[in-house]
Amino acid sequence: MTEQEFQTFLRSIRPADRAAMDAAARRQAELAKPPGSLGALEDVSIRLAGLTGRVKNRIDRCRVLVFAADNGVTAEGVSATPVSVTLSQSINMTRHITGMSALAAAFGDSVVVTDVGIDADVRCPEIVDRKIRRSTGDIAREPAMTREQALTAISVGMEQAQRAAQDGMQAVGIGEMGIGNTTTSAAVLAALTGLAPEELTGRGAGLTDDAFRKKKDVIRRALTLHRPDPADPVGVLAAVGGLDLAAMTGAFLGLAAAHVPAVADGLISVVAALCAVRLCPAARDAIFLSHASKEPGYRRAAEELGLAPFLQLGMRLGEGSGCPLAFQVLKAACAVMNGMATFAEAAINDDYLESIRTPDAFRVDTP
Ligand SMILES: Cc1cc2ncn([C@H]3O[C@H](COP(=O)(O)O)[C@@H](O)[C@H]3O)c2cc1C
Ligand SMILES: O=C(O)c1cccnc1
Repeated sequence: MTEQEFQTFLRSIRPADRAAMDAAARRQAELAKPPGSLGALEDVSIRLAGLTGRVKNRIDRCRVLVFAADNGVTAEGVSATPVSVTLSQSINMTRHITGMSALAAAFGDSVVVTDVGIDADVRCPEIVDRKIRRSTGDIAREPAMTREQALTAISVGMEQAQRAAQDGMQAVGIGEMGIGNTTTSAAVLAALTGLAPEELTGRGAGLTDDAFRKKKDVIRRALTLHRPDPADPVGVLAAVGGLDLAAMTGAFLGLAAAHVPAVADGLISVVAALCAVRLCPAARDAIFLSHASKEPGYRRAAEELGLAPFLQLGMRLGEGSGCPLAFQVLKAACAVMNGMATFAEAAINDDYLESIRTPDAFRVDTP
């Protein structure tokens, strides 16, 4: 994909349908419940309407897209996990035995694992082979990849998003597998926001105090070496990101273009979502945050997106593990919108209806 083709694609992404959102909000106000009492489920149903252009929606078919790649920065000792775990877990995902894929299987969601840069000869026919290179460069010493490779990875994500839409998926989660990718994610987040790496960096899949200090130092060195331009997310991904992050960014954009709800998982996924929104602000309308990862950068990335995660479960696994859970929340929002009676249908007393139309008479105080 050329730079120009990418720009044309970005311009084709349309924001949410405001008229459909207004109609959905009116319908929510008519449903037989105290106003606002279904909280985030109401907001979600309105956002889904904006995305599809329909007040009533269904979320029956869901998929998790996983992008797997290794990261050269692991040479700096920033991860306690051996690099080979990227390959083993990618294969395990296709067998439904990892955290994410066991959840996906339990809820009947499909999983598609795509290799964009695993540092191994992958001999697993269930893994989609789109390898761009084996691992990336060590960002503390060299760029992760060329700009062209970043664009290619983005186009792989777009392709998988488009395929999911063609397969009739009504919600798609974006996950990853890549040892060392909490380092690259924190580096990309620091580059995009200007926040200090110390504020954004966590222990990932687990680290000793010494290695944790080293991880923060490595991110600082990478940012000093490359000085990525925050106004150029593709350049940021190429300099200090990863092939997984770039492909995930493309997937968020592709789903926004196809008007399919795109569900972010933990730190890595939410940083990719932020890259997508920096490239195309309209993409935000398609993004839903599944859960609040314990990684410290997560909260800052969610704040930058101006979106709140559905769930607080203390999770910090990655893989896309929050997505099957979030699909249930999307389904719940649809069930409310599609199944609840209106006040008129429920024959609710007229005096009550009058009281909820008088704002002061019906205020709920939050502590
Ligand atoms: C057994 C195992 C399974 C995983 N599944 C996801 N991750 C998570 O950990 C990695 C990022 O953490 P770090 O940056 O510290 O390497 C990613 O692959 C992420 O998906 C795992 C990590 C491990 C050890
Ligand atoms: O939040 C995540 O996605 C995460 C956290 C730790 C390790 N791997 C992933």
